[in-house]
Amino acid sequence: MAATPRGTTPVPPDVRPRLTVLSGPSGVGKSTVVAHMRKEHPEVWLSVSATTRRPRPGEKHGVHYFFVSDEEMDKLIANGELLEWAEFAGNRYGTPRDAVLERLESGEPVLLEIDLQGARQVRESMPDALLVFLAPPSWEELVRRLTGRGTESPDVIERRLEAAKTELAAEPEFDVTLVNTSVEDVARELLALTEVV
Ligand SMILES: Nc1nc2c(ncn2[C@@H]2O[C@H](COP(=O)(O)OP(=O)(O)O)[C@@H](O)[C@H]2O)c(=O)[nH]1
Ligand SMILES: Nc1ncnc2c1ncn2[C@@H]1O[C@H](COP(=O)(O)OP(=O)(O)O)[C@@H](O)[C@H]1O
Repeated sequence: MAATPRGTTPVPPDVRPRLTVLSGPSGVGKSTVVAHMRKEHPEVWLSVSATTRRPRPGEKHGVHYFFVSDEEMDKLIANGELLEWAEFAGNRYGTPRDAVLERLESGEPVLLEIDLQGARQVRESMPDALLVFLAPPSWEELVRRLTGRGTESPDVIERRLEAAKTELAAEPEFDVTLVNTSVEDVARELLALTEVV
């Protein structure tokens, strides 16, 4: 049997990797779930978005986001370098197109963690993508998580909760809903969804 590089899992021949989009309101636990999944399955490639938002403490350029200026974001958009982009709570966010297409062509499962507007654009441009909605167990728990994370000011939290109402109402547009009660359970379910049998 051919040797498998350390840290990667062989993909069975009847399993085809695909593009999976994970969306859900700010604070629902998207980053937590994805980090948990990728710790054990680094073969699932997560797109690194460009954003005009300021880095939070501990966030690294090129790892969590490409932190860009307004002018740089203008150029990325004008040059058609983004697969999709959107303005969310006062900042712009976008997915670099070439990196995603290269990974899909090389046969790796690709995961995008993007907002509702971005998910809608991907549905249009890549209809084969699987759209997954991460929902909170309750509205109160969402508020608790977003507030408890302690990374945003009260007015930014307010803007994000306002956006969350629209996002929760759009849940039926998605192919699958996962309720984030247990990080471990959701990470396992999400991993299973990144591969098409
Ligand atoms: N459309 C789009 N949304 C993105 C992108 N990257 C991140 N987002 C979304 O932007 C929103 C805000 O992200 P962020 O400021 O990191 O806050 P957090 O998701 O609450 O940690 C979230 O819904 C992200 O999923 C992107 O490339 N495109
Ligand atoms: N299943 C869960 N149960 C309890 N707390 C959670 C759960 N998932 C995430 N959290 C917490 O909720 C907060 C927001 O999670 P985060 O991953 O930053 O959300 P998002 O990326 O969707 O904005 C964090 O403090 C995180 O530790």
